[in-house]
Amino acid sequence: MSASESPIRLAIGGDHAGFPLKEQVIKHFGGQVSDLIDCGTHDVEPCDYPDFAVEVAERIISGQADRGLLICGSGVGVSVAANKITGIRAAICHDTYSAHQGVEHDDMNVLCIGGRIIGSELAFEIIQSFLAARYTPAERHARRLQKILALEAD
Ligand SMILES: O=C(CO)[C@H](O)[C@H](O)[C@H](O)COP(=O)(O)O
Repeated sequence: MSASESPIRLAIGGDHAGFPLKEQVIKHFGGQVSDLIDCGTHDVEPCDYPDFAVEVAERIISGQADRGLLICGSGVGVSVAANKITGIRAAICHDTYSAHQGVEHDDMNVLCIGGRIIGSELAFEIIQSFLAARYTPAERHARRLQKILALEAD
């Protein structure tokens, strides 16, 4: 099994606006990730996206999950919230290039998607790109990542 095929443990979460897409994603990828942790929400009742950003982030920081997927209406709210947590590098990606390049170059560990922005088929392709990608520890990437980590330490 190559590195790009090694299984990822994925924590997934989002608010009411992300719930419909989250359910489709779980159905589509449920059998493809070694461990899929659903951090909620579990229905379309209005709720607050920071709560789920924290839930997903905590799974990664604690080592229960390798990566996270957060879905809200636009992807903005969950990415802003998740990036407040030390050790989380989250970004909205609505294209497949950003989804794999963000991992390869920036060691992005949380993918954020707007459930009101893109359809399920594109979302599946973006998530697949994210899951298949691995950080490439080239000197320039490591140097830049160290600068990001230094920002967290300030
Ligand atoms: O999409 C978002 C903006 O980044 C938020 O995360 C929420 O999903 C959105 O604000 C929810 O909107 P609603 O009017 O409360 O349904």
